This record gives sequence, C-alpha cells and structure tokens, in this order.
Amino acid sequence: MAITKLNETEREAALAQLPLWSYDADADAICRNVKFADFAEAFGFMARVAIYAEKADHHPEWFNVYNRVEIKLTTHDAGGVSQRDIDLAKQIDSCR
Ligand SMILES: C[C@H](O)[C@H](O)[C@H]1CNC2=NC(N)=NC(=O)C2=N1
Repeated sequence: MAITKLNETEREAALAQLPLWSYDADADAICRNVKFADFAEAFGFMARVAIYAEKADHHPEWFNVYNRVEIKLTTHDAGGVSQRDIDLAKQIDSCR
C-alpha cells in the first residue's frame, strides 16, 4: 500500500507526542538535534539508530560533527512527513 504524507492536523498531533522534535517546513521533515559527551557517544547512538532504521527500511537524513547529530526524517516515497517518520522518531528517542 502506498505510504501517504500526514495532513497538518495529523502531523501536529503526532508532534505533540514528540516534544524533542520539530517540523521543518522547508524540508517537509521532522528534525531533532542531539548533543553527546563526545564523538564516540554520538557515533554509538548513530549505530543504534541505524539498526532500527534498517529494520524499518526507513532511513534518516543526518549530519554528524564531533558530538552533535542533526537528524531529519521525511518520507521520499510520500513527498513529506508520514507515519513512518513518526514511528522512527519514537524509536530514535528510545536510543537517547
Ligand atoms: C526502496 C526502499 O524501500 C525505499 O527507498 C525506502 C528506504 N528508506 C526510506 N527512507 C526514507 N526516509 N524515506 C523513504 O521514502 C524510504 N524509502
């Protein structure tokens, strides 16, 4: 079944459950910036997230420099934020 993007009401309701995340209208994505003690901590987090992402077949767009990780989630197949992004964000929050 084709994955469809959430409408604004659905997206805002989902984000209300994800206080660490915010909506980036330009990217049509949900975003979270995480800061760690050092690079090893940051990379360990990315390794844990990568396992979830692979299991979900849904992958973050992310940037890492030293102890910072910037994460964007959007669904390319839907052209915006879908339930898959919300679900992966919840799993990412369980990683840190
Ligand atoms: C072919 C493969 O299933 C698709 O490319 C999957 C993989 N991971 C994905 N990740 C994200 N963020 N969006 C997608 O639409 C997506 N599609």
